[in-house]
Amino acid sequence: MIEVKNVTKKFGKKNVLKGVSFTAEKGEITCLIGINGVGKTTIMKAIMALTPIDGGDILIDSEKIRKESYEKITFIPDTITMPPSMKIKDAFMFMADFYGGWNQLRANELLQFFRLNENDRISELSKGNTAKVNLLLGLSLDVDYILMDEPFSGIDIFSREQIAEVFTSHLIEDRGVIITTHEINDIEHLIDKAVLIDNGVVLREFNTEEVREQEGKSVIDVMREVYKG
Ligand SMILES: Nc1ncnc2c1ncn2[C@@H]1O[C@H](COP(=O)(O)OP(=O)(O)OP(=O)(O)O)[C@@H](O)[C@H]1O
Repeated sequence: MIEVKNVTKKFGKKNVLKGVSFTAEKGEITCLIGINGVGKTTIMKAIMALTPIDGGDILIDSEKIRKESYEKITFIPDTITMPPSMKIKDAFMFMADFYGGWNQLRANELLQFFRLNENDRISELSKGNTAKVNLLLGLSLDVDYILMDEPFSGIDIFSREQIAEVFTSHLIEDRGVIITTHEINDIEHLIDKAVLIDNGVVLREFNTEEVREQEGKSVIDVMREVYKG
């Protein structure tokens, strides 16, 4: 489990995180929801210790993040980090060299799933296919937790559907996934837990199935209540 406890973060004078707390379980998809600029990426980077926090604690399987933790958690940013001149297959070699947990079998399976060609050059891919390669590179690491920043942002409906399909497939296995989004619409059915964020705090954290069963409400219904009062 990932535990984010009362985390605070300032950039200059701006309080970006004002005591954020939530948990994300293994085997579940947790979605951080909030409009642009509320601090979703900052939370992801704080979990990865890519940005220092001012207060609070972040635990991964009950431990503070340390060097060894990077073998069990990975962060997929919203833009691809591979050099654009690389072909997809070069990116695979790069990942295999760099990460002990690289799983080439899963990479091949994802390549087929997304109907991508390993000889294609990253700079020549469409936006949707670039997003798929980015996701593929992260999902092909044998880690317990995967953090993904806006995996559905700015891509066409068919690519979004295909990416959504991966989330419900065996390729995710029993890993814990945290994704961020500012548009919940077509991913609502995928997520197990929603964490609604605004103005540096968590307004509500809930299990989507429970709320559906017990209150008959969708994530969007709850968002309307919480954000519009
Ligand atoms: N390195 C930085 N230096 C200064 N301010 C920053 C830095 N990183 C983020 N911020 C500010 O912190 C706030 C939260 O940014 P963050 O990227 O976490 O939001 P977000 O919810 O992920 O937004 P988006 O959906 O646009 O990605 C913004 O006001 C942003 O300008």
